[in-house]
Amino acid sequence: MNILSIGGSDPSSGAGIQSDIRMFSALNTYTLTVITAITSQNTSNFGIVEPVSSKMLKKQLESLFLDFKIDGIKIGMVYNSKIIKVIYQQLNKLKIPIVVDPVIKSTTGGKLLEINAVKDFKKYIIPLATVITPNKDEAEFLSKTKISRKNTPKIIAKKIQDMGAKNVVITGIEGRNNKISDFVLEKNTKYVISGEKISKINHGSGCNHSAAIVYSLAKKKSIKESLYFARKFTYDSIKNAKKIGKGVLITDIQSEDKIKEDLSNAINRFTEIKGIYKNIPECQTNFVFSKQKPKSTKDVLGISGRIVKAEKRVIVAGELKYGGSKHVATALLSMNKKYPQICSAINLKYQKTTISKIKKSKLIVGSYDRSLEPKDVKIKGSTIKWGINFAIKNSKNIPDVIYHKGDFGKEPMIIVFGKTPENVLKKILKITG
Ligand SMILES: Cc1ncc(COP(=O)(O)OP(=O)(O)O)c(N)n1
Ligand SMILES: Cc1ncsc1CCOP(=O)(O)O
Repeated sequence: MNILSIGGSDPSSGAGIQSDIRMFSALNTYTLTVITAITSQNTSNFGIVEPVSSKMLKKQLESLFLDFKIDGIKIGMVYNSKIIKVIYQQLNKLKIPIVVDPVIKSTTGGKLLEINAVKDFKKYIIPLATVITPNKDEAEFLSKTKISRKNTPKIIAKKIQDMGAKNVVITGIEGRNNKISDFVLEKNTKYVISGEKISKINHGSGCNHSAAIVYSLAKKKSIKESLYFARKFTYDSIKNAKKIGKGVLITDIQSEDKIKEDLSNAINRFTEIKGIYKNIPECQTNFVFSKQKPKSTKDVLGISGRIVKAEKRVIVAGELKYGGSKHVATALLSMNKKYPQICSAINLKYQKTTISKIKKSKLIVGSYDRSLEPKDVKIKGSTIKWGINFAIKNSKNIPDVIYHKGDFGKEPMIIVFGKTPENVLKKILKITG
């Protein structure tokens, strides 16, 4: 699938064209790009803007239309009237989904649309939109109306729809109980998509939202499905935002390939730890990493076989697969349910020496006694879930390690938990060798 992103260049790659390339790549989609303006900005400040000439813009668009099948278009920063008019001339006959992100100002205060271009933006760009995605401030600016009891989101969305956009979603309407909502006005229906607010100031979430919508529409999903998908995608990108520069966080997506890459790197490094074979139990070892908000072991990547001991060497027997681990993945799911930031785990051989190293290294350690396991739990076969929950309940802080000393015919075991495989590996290095 090929998606065209038309917008401004952000050298910090937090927003604009560069951010779209990152997001579409995470979604395994090829990104075609047309740059409308070059900006100088970073995570703290917005500098200057240099728009491209009409000729350059037209040539970029023509070169792509001559060569590629385009499945969807996203329009971001358009900056001035000349740019707006070229985009309109080139796009107005197209029959593919177009998502317009009406960016007016950046979080860092930069002007992304000249004030004397607003009229042409309304006249030429808004009517191109299959979906337009103003945030609350942008919606108020475009409709020249403040949202209030009288001027409801529906009234404001209708004003924008009357400018020619087929569907309008106003994002970021704050509600009670830490909820934040998107108000949607389709042709014949309206609805609200509500969710939990994440209090993180970030760079790029608006761009991610519109990118996710066009991706989903290009896959022929409905408007509603696409807006729900985009909401979750944006939420995840904010949750996963990283402090890369000195200023605000930059949103990011944990792509499935990235999960695989991180786990695979950590497994390789684990097998190279000197003397690590001494920490492999009889039942062998698994190392797992889950997607955000895993629902079942199918959302947890693990080794379909195990990490096995071969004399003094440690070998990976099997491949990385979602659903590849049962026991360690089940332990992780229980931990993740209580502490959603914990997404990785490994099981190691129980040894008194390891436990004393864990205690000395100041890692937080929890434990459970399998002989106290209620009969019904044993019958249902949910020992791990019960054990991990028991240990969590009895620990004031997030346990780094949970162990049990075994039971009749059951091998004792240590499980090390962390946010990422890298984080787990750091803990392993403190307690082994
Ligand atoms: C070149 C460029 N395009 C768009 C934006 C705005 O990005 P957005 O994600 O909507 O918001 P902020 O990241 O600025 O909060 C931009 N800054 N630069
Ligand atoms: C911790 C543990 N308990 C029994 S087998 C085993 C090792 C890993 O099992 P899985 O591959 O199912 O995660």
